[in-house]
Amino acid sequence: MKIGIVGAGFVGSAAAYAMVMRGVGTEIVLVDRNDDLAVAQAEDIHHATPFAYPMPVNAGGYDALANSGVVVLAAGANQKPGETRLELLERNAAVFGDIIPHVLEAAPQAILLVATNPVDVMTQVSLGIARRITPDFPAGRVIGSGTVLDTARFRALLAKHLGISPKSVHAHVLGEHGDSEVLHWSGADAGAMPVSAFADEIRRPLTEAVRAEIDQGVRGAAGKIIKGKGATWYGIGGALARIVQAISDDERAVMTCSIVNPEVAGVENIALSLPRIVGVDGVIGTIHPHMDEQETAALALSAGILKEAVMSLGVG
Ligand SMILES: NC(=O)C1=CN([C@@H]2O[C@H](COP(=O)(O)OP(=O)(O)OC[C@H]3O[C@@H](n4cnc5c(N)ncnc54)[C@H](O)[C@@H]3O)[C@@H](O)[C@H]2O)C=CC1
Ligand SMILES: CC(=O)C(=O)O
Repeated sequence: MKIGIVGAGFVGSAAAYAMVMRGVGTEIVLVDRNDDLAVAQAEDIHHATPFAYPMPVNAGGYDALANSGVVVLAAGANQKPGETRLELLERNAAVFGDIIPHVLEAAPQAILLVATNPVDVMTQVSLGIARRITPDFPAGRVIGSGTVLDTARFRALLAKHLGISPKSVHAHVLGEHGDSEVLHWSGADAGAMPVSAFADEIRRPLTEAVRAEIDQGVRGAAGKIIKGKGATWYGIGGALARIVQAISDDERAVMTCSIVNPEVAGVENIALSLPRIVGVDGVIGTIHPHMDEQETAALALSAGILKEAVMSLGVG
């Protein structure tokens, strides 16, 4: 599958690099309003292909996206230290108003995979723009990376505490990719056991203090990394490559992507993350996991915060 990436900055280039390293897709095209940057990134990443998976990696204009199966949208402003994701909304909505018509003109059949923040609202903005062009554009073909990255952070920190592989931990972060996200502790498991029972069994209990530290480690990750190095890119690069792999291989993998939901936690028409089944047609199913009372309330709060952001922009 040919993969297009619009936005060849930290996130777009890290995604392309991760795809080359994992052998995801058969060809990558980078597009950026800064042509020189796109050309330089494509050339640099192409030079890594002999060490990984040989595939063409090129830069081009929007017409070079023709026949892409997925187009990753990673263009726009990123957060400065201390800034929230939601503060980027107006600037990045304007950027997408410019980009998406060009993308869909070149690649009308492509699945749009949104990374730009605030990713949930940008997913909703993207679907709105796509539907102005094609009124029945399916919601499941405009996918936000959502909390796939936060879920990875949650698993990595739980695994570190437990001293096991993160691949043996199943745990999800739901809701907003942002400050109101919900760590779904009650549904987390390790080695086919509830994670707290597993932790007790190996004598590494998940005390209140440990849980609070992991919560802060997940929720505060972006702020901490941005303070240290100005932006985040490896985690999201890996997440985007993994989502594209699930699409191109029609895996039907369960991932916490964001799409516009008709209704979540009493809030109508809102994009946020729930566990989704992801395959070649995009998101083909949504799971509504059992949550405890506190998690249920937190998800409703998260949906309400996102609804407010969407209404402020006049797209909801
Ligand atoms: N969803 C997630 O989990 C994550 C999302 N992000 C978000 O990804 C986005 C990109 O971040 P970075 O790569 O760090 O920023 P960056 O500044 O390194 O790259 C953005 C690129 O977009 C390009 N661009 C801007 N306007 C454009 C337009 N109209 N047409 C074509 N290209 C345009 C710029 O030239 C630049 O190269 C930000 O919104 C950031 O917050 C970052 C990390 C994680
Ligand atoms: C920047 C961002 O959204 C993240 O690293 O989670």
